[in-house]
Amino acid sequence: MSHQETHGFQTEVKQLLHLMIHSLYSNKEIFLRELVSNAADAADKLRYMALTDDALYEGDGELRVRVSTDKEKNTVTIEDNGVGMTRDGVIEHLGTIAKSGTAEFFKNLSGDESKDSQLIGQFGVGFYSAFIVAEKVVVKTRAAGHGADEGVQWVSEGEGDFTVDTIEKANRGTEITLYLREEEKEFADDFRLRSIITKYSDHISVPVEMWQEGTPETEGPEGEKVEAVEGKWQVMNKATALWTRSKSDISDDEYQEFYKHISHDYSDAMLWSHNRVEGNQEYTSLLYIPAKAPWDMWNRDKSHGLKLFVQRVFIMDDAEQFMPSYLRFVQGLVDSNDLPLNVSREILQDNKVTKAMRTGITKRVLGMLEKLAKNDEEKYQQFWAEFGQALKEGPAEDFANKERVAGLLRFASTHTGTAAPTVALDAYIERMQEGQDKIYYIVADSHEAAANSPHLELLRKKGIEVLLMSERIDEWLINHLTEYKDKKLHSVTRGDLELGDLEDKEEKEAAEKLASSSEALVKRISEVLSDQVKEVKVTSRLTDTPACVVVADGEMSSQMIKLMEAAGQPVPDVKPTFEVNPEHPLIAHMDQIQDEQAFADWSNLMLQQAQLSEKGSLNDPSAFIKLMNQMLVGKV
Ligand SMILES: Nc1ncnc2c1ncn2[C@@H]1O[C@H](COP(=O)(O)OP(=O)(O)OP(=O)(O)O)[C@@H](O)[C@H]1O
Repeated sequence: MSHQETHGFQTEVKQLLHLMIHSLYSNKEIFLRELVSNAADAADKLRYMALTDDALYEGDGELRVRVSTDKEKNTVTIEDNGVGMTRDGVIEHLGTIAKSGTAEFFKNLSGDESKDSQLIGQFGVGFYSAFIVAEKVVVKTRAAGHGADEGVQWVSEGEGDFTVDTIEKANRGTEITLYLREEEKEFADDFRLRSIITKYSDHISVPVEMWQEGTPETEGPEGEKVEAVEGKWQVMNKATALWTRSKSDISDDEYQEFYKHISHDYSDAMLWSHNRVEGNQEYTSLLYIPAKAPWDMWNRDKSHGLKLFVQRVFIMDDAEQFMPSYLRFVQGLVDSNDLPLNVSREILQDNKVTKAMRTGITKRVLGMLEKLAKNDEEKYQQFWAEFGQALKEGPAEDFANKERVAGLLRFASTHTGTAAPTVALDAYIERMQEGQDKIYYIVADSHEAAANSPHLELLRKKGIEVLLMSERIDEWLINHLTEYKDKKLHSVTRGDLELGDLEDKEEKEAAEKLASSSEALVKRISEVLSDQVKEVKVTSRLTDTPACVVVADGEMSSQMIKLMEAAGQPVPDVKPTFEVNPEHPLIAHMDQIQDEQAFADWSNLMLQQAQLSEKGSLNDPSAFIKLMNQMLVGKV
């Protein structure tokens, strides 16, 4: 019984269709990759479901994808005998975009077609790419396990809406017919189509077939009879799972094509690693590092993970158990010989085999990155720009590999004089001065605030390198990375600088002398500021600035407090240690002031200045300005 309905596309689908047609014109043929990929996925899904219900094959277990053209009608058809779709499935999958964060993604598009086409490429256009070349698309499908009278026909001209209808469909699976636009006729050309299909389907593990026209019986040159050849479906691809082939037989192009097939990325991968593990564990992994971060990498709800196969049978997408979250940008697959075919996400959760594979795969990825960092610094910088932030979650998440992950981190530093994060901890250690046993760093709100912080003055003067950190995640990272290769990481805004052997005897003596000659001054300031500061001290780190604030060891840093405040969490009331530089003219001037009120004003001014430069803000900025103005007026 026919039952036709018209549905409107979800707003985002309309936007996607519009953008695609206007921005993907230089890369039209990708629609074939998308549709053949979907058809192959449908075959994989059916094979998986049939593991527990053989009847789903309906006597036809030879899964394949068929591509054909009709030059007269100007059509291309992609047909599979995979899992198919129900009516509800059709409305959902071919009328909406299910990815979370889609609406935000569309909001961020700029309207500049060349830029947006890049983004749209990363987003993945999937089925809708059919409309790059087609003015009308007809989908006929029937889900495995449903009757022939439960077929569904979907028709759309790619504008605002589509129709769905119930039809008779004898064969299970999906048939997609593209009515090509006049100017896209080339895709109905058999020869052209064959060359594209060869390119896009070689790595696909189900056979992709094209119709080979037969020839009628003819007469040869000598008048002999040449037998008629019947038309037949001809397999266009190797149709073996790419990862089961030997590495030496697989070209870079094939690896790249396979990457696009599994990741739905439009650009080439940056690098990959293909390995077979034998022994206690038996599995093959094929892991790719993309060249660009996916648009939704920071979306917490996004599913990520590897494709899981068991003995070459596709089991599931996004098996996140094989990869720690800080490596979530890795794409690829694992094919295990040890897991059972009926493995579920729950079984994977707490499974010895999974854990061992995860350990192996994590090491493999770290190894890949170490090799890249060593052999191709420029490429590693590109990697770092895309995925460095994710890697910074590593030391907190992966205790066992903390040191290896730390070795892969890159920071800006006073050594390079630029904001570019190019300095590795190993490079820092190599440059450490004689007698230096700590890695010094500062975390601030911006690179400029870090680079210009007064806390660096003495270290700069002594030529001691300081790592400059200013990303949101840095404070969190540094909380978990307190040591690297037996060297402590030491904040220049915390406690003492602990210069150790970096300070010579004369310097120490001079510092002690200054501290004792300033005792009275320190005591006076302490009395005035006792409510606001934990302690007042003579500084060891300033040369050109009158004063600064530091946090005591074991106290929460101001960066951490800011992070917690931003997350709406309660924060402790931490009083800073106030360090003064008696050699600075302003502090020397203060020492001469007899009037107690004037002295208190000066002390407050110095403290608030120091807090402003440390935190970038003050609890009561107008009080600070008022105080400063009063003092300026007093001076005139
Ligand atoms: N040939 C097909 N057989 C069965 N289902 C299909 C077929 N083609 C598409 N689908 C269904 O439609 C959904 C949407 O397909 P589409 O290509 O738009 O996105 P996707 O493949 O899920 O995502 P992406 O391509 O971005 O990874 C698929 O997930 C699948 O459920």
